[in-house]
Amino acid sequence: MSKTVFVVGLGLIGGSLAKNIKQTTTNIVIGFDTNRKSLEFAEMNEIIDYAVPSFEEGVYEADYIILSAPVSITISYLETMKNLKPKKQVLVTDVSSVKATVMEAVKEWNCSSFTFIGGHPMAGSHKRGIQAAKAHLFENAFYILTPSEKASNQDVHAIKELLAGTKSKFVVLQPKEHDEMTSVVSHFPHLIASSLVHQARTWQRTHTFLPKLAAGGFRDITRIASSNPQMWQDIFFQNRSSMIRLLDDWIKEMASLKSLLEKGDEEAMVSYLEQARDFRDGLDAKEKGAIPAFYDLLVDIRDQTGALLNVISLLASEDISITNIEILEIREGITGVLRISFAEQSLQHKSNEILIRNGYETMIQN
Ligand SMILES: NC(=O)C1=CN([C@@H]2O[C@H](COP(=O)(O)OP(=O)(O)OC[C@H]3O[C@@H](n4cnc5c(N)ncnc54)[C@H](O)[C@@H]3O)[C@@H](O)[C@H]2O)C=CC1
Ligand SMILES: O=C(O)C(=O)Cc1ccc(O)cc1
Repeated sequence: MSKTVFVVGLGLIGGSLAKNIKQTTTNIVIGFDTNRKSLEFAEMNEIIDYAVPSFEEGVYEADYIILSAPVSITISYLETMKNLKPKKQVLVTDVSSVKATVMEAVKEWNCSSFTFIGGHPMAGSHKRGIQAAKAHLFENAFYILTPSEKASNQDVHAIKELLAGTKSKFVVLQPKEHDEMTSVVSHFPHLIASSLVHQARTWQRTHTFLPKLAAGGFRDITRIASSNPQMWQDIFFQNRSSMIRLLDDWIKEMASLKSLLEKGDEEAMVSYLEQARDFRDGLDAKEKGAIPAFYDLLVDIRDQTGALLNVISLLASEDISITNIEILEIREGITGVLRISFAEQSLQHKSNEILIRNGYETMIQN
């Protein structure tokens, strides 16, 4: 039976989930966003079935609510919900990159109609807004769930079923554990990427040719500094204590590196770099199992004659062998997506470079 899913905040993440749920289930998707243009875009492009005029009205219609506005706004909606009493049972989830402060807000709920299961799809992009939304954004990504005390196994199952079309990998974690781990591998790196860019910006004042020399390494490590500043400041402050602790550790680590350089300790430096290389290389190792590992690349293509052929011939001209190719979504006049699989990661990366160089938008899937 069709249920009503209310998506609050139709940006990159909310829009992607709305698209996915509309494409893969028979549920009715309704939406709300304070940005009128995003709401109109979602309605016009059938990303949602219809827009509701207020948050409260959406809540009263919903069987499921997905809160996908910036984290602090999601928290203020959770606080508003303390005073709302819908007539039916509503399963509520969110997509916030930080979980402890969100779960804290839910503890104050006393309405028995709402049950909360925190959510965090661990994939995204440096882009923002509904225009960048993609139904396949979370395919193969981890999707963390943090059920509240009130949530039963059946509730968790219902959320997984609602989101099954994302083809993500669900993992249940404690909020604190989630925030500590994501601060190390996601939030803190954004701060460091921005600080490296600031360093280059300062040096550029006295070395005007410097930006032209900013090559692959600098671009790789600072790619995430191009992300949405408003969203990241919100995440940093919501996960403030972890960020401060990591900064303290980082400052100590930088001081010890400085001392290695001052002492001229080449052996210790090699060992430091080797340890980092080995750990980093291990992150890319695919699990070996009965199913062979593939390295996938998603390529946006316009639905136009020849696009598929062009992509294949670009790769063939560089002698790159493709293990599999699949069209994920394609409708007339709408961007389609090709999933190209390779047997080796080096081929995946080389193909990515070739296609970007030739003007294609791509996404590496790990
Ligand atoms: N961007 C990413 O890569 C990822 C983001 N997230 C989380 O997803 C959430 C949303 O991020 P994005 O979609 O990237 O941002 P976005 O900026 O693309 O979308 C946020 C949307 O919320 C809307 N909004 C703002 N205030 C609102 C309000 N009071 N009521 C209703 N709507 C409101 C905005 O108009 C916008 O459409 C954040 O909490 C973020 O932590 C999670 C995983 C990945
Ligand atoms: O693409 C990247 O590097 C990201 O950082 C995407 C991302 C952003 C925020 C999240 O909470 C999870 C993933």
